[in-house]
Amino acid sequence: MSTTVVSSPGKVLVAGGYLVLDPAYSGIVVSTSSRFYTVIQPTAASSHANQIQVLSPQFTQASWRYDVTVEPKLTVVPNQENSSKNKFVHLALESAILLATEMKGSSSVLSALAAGLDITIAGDNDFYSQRAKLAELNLPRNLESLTKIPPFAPTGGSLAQVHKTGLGSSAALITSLVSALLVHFSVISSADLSEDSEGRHLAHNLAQYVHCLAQGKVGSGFDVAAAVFGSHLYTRFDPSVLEDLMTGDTTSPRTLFPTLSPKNRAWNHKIRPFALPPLTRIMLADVDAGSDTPSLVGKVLKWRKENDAEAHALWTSIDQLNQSFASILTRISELHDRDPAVYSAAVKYLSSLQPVQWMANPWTPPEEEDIMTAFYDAHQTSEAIRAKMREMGRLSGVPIEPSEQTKLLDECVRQAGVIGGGVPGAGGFDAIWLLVCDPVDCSPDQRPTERIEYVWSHYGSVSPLMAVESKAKGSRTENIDDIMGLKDTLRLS
Ligand SMILES: Nc1ncnc2c1ncn2[C@@H]1O[C@H](COP(=O)(O)OP(=O)(O)O)[C@@H](O)[C@H]1O
Ligand SMILES: C[C@@](O)(CCOP(=O)(O)OP(=O)(O)O)CC(=O)O
Repeated sequence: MSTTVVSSPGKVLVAGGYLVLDPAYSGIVVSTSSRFYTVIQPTAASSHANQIQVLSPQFTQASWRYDVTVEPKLTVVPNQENSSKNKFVHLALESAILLATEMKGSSSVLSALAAGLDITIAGDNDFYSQRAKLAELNLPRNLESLTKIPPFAPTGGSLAQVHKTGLGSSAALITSLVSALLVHFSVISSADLSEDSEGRHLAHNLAQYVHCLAQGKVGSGFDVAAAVFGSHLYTRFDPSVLEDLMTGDTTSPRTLFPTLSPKNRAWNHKIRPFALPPLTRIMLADVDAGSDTPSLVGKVLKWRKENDAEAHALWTSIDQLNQSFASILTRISELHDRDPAVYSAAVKYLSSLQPVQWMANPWTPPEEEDIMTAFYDAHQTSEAIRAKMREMGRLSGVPIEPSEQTKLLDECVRQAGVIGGGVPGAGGFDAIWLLVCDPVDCSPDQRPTERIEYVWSHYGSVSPLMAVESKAKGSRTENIDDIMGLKDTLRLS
């Protein structure tokens, strides 16, 4: 049996925060080039038959051993010598192996575990704040400096201490881990992961289940969906699909496949295609210490419940703007496909001017007019969404776009070539996203990305992330030699 490597991307919810918790609305989720990797090695050097060792080499005290019994019933028991617990990893192993025994039979699972398994989990540096590392290396907080930090750099601390950047580490981790196990136990094939197959939907349903169980609640699931399918327009599943598996005694024997089967019609989420337009780039920054998403969500939902009519009107108007934003961006991509050369010239022009100037040129070549108008619409719609999200925050008493973020975002969206931006997901103090024009050549002007790096470097608490949009559609199997630094991470362990 050979080594299995599966990666899954991180996420940014650029529009649809809070709304996406309700299946009546959808959100725009962009998947990131920053990924989580799970490497499964069958000829385990450090474990023995029916034992699984999981290592997270970027952290201290992050090695966990589990003893697996398949018959008479499946148990995955954390070894007593483990120095910490990892509920997310434990539940992922237990559920994926249980599903494998249901689908492939105990003897097939036992033979895959015969020599034990070594599993290594590694997340791209972007998932964890690199601010301290940059300071330690005496490097300015810009994109160039991030390239000087070795891939999968040790964080120097434990998982409990790390500062996350909001890319959805637990969803990407769970998705890559359960998908790798399904591939390794031959429940699905590697090809399944990269096409619209039943195997891919099974990996999705399993990852949603494990993530809900580990978090102790059913969130909207957009983060797991992005990890499986890549960028898309997300409409959530009705949480009742997981009710039976989530309630009751989780230690008593249960059967997963009837619920998690891709044929189970109760999985009613919708994944509609979406991608950012050509020659644009998402830019992400880690801003401050972080916000506690569940407490923000609790307050917003409470306000919504108590102010039904007002909330309904606000949700409806935000949804209309979110849907238009998605349609305008899709239209911009179509304008590119209609004439890439004209589009490229238009993006170069827009990159040299502030958005307020985009429509002011009486000499715009007629063939570029539609493109300019579409970009300007995107800018205005993004600004309108921000205004409505601030209103949601004001009404519910939650810092969705707090004034510190407003000041920073206003300065960013005023720069030449910046289409729009906002505070991702639930909002708060911890991150911002921007969409900027990214022409092939910008000379003699500065590129919009450089202008933004300059603005950010003059703000005390802003540190960029490396991520761009991942165009690879979600989870995929990898060749270990293609991923810079991954093999060295294994050697470290
Ligand atoms: N590199 C990693 N290795 C092992 N487990 C990890 C890793 N990163 C995250 N986790 C698991 O995910 C949990 C974090 O979950 P959560 O706080 O929900 O993160 P997020 O908000 O990024 O999704 C950790 O407690 C740990 O169990
Ligand atoms: C409020 C939400 O709609 C969006 C939250 O998005 P974030 O990206 O802020 O989430 P975390 O990764 O949990 O910090 C809740 C949800 O959809 O589950």
